[in-house]
Amino acid sequence: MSDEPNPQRSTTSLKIVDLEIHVSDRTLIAQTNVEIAAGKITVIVGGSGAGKSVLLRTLAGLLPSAGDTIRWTGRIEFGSDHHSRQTNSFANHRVGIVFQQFALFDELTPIENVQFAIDHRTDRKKPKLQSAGEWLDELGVPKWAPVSGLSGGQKQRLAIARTLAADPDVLLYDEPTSGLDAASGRKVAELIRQTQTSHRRTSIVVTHDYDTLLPIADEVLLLDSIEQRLIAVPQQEWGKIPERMQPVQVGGRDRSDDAKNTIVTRVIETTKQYVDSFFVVTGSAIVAAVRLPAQLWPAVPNLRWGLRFVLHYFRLVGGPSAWVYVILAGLIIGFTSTYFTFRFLPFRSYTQPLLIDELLASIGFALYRILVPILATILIAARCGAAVSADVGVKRYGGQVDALKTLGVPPRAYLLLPIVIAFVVATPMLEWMAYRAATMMSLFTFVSNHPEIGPYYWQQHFFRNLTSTQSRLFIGWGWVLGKNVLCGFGTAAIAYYRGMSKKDSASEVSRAITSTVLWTTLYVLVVHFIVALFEF
Ligand SMILES: Nc1ncnc2c1ncn2[C@@H]1O[C@H](COP(=O)(O)OP(=O)(O)OP(=O)(O)O)[C@@H](O)[C@H]1O
Repeated sequence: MSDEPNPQRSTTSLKIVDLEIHVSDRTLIAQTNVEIAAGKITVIVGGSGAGKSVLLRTLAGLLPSAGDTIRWTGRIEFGSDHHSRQTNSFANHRVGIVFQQFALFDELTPIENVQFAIDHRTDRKKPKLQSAGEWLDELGVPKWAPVSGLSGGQKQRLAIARTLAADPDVLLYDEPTSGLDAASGRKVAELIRQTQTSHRRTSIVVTHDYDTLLPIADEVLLLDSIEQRLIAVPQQEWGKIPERMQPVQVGGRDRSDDAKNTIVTRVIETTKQYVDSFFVVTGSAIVAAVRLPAQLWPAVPNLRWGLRFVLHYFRLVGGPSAWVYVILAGLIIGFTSTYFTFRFLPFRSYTQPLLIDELLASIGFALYRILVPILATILIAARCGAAVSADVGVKRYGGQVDALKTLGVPPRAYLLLPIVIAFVVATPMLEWMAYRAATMMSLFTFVSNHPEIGPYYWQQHFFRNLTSTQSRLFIGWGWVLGKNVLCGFGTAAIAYYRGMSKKDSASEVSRAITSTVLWTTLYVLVVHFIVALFEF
């Protein structure tokens, strides 16, 4: 790739108009008006806690203006030589982010990560830019190695390649040197400068590491936590920046807080938080199930990638480890239902010969219509719900969900829809496996205990209440399928929405998994209870 600036590259500038950002009761930015120059590197510096990450997420269009804790007002306008000014045109995903934690798709190879970005470019009419392989060659990233095996530097270069491949006009770098030693930090700064020279974008670097990143800056903005504003710093004053970067006293309580903070107050506060969180979780689980049908039809941007995600979730929900799980459950219930029904029969030696055929027919019916569906769907809800909630929760916490959004993909298209499809297909499939295992075990148990009667007798009576001459399908198959689909649908919704809820720490991921198990199993029990009222 040549070092010549690309002449047709973006000259998009960014104008921040009347921007105010509040976090809870605190003002991070008050009434700021700033223009960010087109085609240059602008470094935004600020002390710890000043609000750099929140600002970056606002500029990227990742924060709703009226969020639960973060609220912002004002406008972000994009201007260019070719387009008239547009307000908040995030939908065109003209802003790409190189995330601090890279937010790469771990289940894809490096070349697929870049191809994903290329396949979701909005402006498909543009002359073909570099291929995924060319991007990786240029940035020196192995094409096929597993992402988890890449070094930190390779991951960062891959993140830059993926972001550039999406062809954004504005490129945001989130703390690109954080956690690096001085030498590695300088290499990253050099890489940003080279990328800028070769692919001339409007680059915005958000950092507290002014030492490393000021040398590559064309412009500097200071996020001043005392004035609560973004202030342009002229080059002759860059040397004074360290003095002006005040760390923020986060959560600065006034003194009366300490007085109030007795044990009793803390107990009340904690209890209140638990109760609040219980209602929030309950509410969101119910809302999730109710609003699912309306949410389910996002336009899938690319069918091939859509199928890829369906396969990923199908493996997670209905893969071989789930088979083992449900087959074992089927074997256990097949054995217990058959063995103990005969074992504890009152006056067994008299009653058994009279009742044996009726009992077999009842066991067959109960296993098919009630026992196996309940057991299998509860196990699927717990195991697969937890697996999916963990997968989505990690994507949310690791920033992949934000990466999807900045690449122009609604998460519902590649997460929610594939998850629902996976559950709706896999639940009946797994339940059927459990049922087959249960019937085989029932046959084996019966024949072992009644060798004189034999398998033909079992066969004749076990299915008696389930078969009719009119149909080759079992009687009541519609009810069984309906229960499976309802359970799969709701489990998918709860697992997705619990996974997608706000995640600021790894422990929130694990809490989401636990609450998914609780709510999905409860949901499944309620479904079986309600359906049983109509079914029988
Ligand atoms: N999701 C959130 N919920 C509640 N408060 C938040 C949230 N995100 C950020 N904050 C608060 O907003 C303030 C600014 O946070 P931010 O992460 O933007 O700071 P920063 O300048 O990037 O700091 P650092 O350089 O230390 O990462 C902090 O006080 C933080 O606690």
